[in-house]
Amino acid sequence: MYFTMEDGWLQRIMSSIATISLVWVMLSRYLETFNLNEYISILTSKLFGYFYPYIHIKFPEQGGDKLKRSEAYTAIEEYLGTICVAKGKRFKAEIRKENKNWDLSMDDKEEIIDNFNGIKFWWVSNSQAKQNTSISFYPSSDVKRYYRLTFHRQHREVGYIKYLNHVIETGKKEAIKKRQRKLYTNNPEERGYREKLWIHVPFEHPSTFETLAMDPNQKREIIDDLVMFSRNKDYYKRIGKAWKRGYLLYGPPGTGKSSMIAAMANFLDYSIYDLELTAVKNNSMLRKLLIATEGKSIIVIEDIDCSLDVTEKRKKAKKKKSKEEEEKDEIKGKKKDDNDSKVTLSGLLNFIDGLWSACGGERLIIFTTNHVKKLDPALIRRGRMDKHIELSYCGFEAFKVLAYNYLDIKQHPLFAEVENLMAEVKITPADVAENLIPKHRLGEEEDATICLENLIQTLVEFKANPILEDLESDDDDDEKREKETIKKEDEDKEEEN
Ligand SMILES: Nc1ncnc2c1ncn2[C@@H]1O[C@H](COP(=O)(O)OP(=O)(O)OP(=O)(O)O)[C@@H](O)[C@H]1O
Repeated sequence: MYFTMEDGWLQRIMSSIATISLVWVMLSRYLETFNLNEYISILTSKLFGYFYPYIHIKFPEQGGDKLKRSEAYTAIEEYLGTICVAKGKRFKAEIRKENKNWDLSMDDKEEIIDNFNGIKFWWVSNSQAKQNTSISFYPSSDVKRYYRLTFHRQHREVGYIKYLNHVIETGKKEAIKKRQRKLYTNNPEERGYREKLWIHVPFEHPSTFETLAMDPNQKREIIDDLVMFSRNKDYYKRIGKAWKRGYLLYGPPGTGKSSMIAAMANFLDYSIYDLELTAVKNNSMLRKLLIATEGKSIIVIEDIDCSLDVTEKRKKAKKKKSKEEEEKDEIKGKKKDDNDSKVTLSGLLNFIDGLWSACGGERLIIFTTNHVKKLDPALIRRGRMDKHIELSYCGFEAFKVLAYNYLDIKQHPLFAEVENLMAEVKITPADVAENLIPKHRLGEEEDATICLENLIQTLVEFKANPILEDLESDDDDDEKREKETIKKEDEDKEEEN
């Protein structure tokens, strides 16, 4: 084997390229580690001054208010997602659960060139390590992501106005198209950024107004109310009211309060924020949680009477921890009231209709309770809870909806007997539904007959032995219990003295 002169040159060129690449890789790593890229870019642009012909715009992921992801960043992400398939080379891919489509977006450190009205726009997605000395469990909080847009300064006008508007509008439209509704709950860890204030799963509850068993007129009224709310953004603005509406759902357990919330979310295409109030440390955290919610959503506080000291009677006589309980806590090493939520009634009232409640817009706030009479009237007065909806025991009309849902029947010879019994017996839709689930697969007719016979038997039992207490007697029992507690506390105090 022998080398010609051309081979020698070729070898030298190849080895020079290899050396330059190696040095470049090492240098870029070094620059990245010490975050020198930024400084170099600033220096360069200063150095070139007037001669530098390009304009850069940076869009950080985290917005100025620190609690929300920047809307511009989200819209740009969506926009670039739409063009990256045609123009990019490296993507991030995720599968969307609801419609099982691939969701592609631009990978980190990728560059895309977009053409708009014959003008070139360069997009780069990048990230920068945060100078964070605290140890964080969440890796995402250590990285600040951003997009950088570059275009020639001769296209300043098109770039600033037309192109950016085009990007934001297209991105927002895309986001709405792809929007996957979520079921959020507040994160007990409660750290600083939105993703950590709320954790979520895809919202997939199947309840709809069609499957909801209740009086048809009441159902129609609720649907009309929701439609009025969702279509009347301008009206709310005109009358100077924040675009939100409060609903109080009350009734015995198993009458469909949670099912109703899911049906509302499905009807309006909203996400749900299920707020666990007992896990919220104080009013300020409650406000942060509110700010971090997005529009087109329902904020739910279930069993409001159990979540907070907002009942009228408990306000008058707040039950103190007994000595025994405090001693037990000390043995367990718990500080006094360590885990207690410090959210107050006034904090909650502010949450519903204070100044902060207006941010975001298009939101329903729903409270549910089994004991409406116990709630502080201030909490549920009209204007705060605009609509009070009672979900009650199952009537015959509601039963027909359940029979259709569960057994696929609209008529049956046993319906007459069910109707007569239902007029006399209090039974929840949950109890009716339980009887209507076929226990064996026999065939439609046999199933229906067996299920209806079971239901009739249950109704007869309920009639002979009504096990459901109504809400008033429930209230009375609670009142009695409360009086006894106060009396016992007084006696204890006297003894101590
Ligand atoms: N009105 C209803 N229409 C259809 N199904 C219902 C209805 N009420 C109850 N159910 C059935 O009973 C189950 C329990 O209902 P749900 O959880 O909605 O009641 P709830 O009033 O929220 O109860 P709780 O007060 O105990 O939270 C549901 O999964 C649903 O199958």
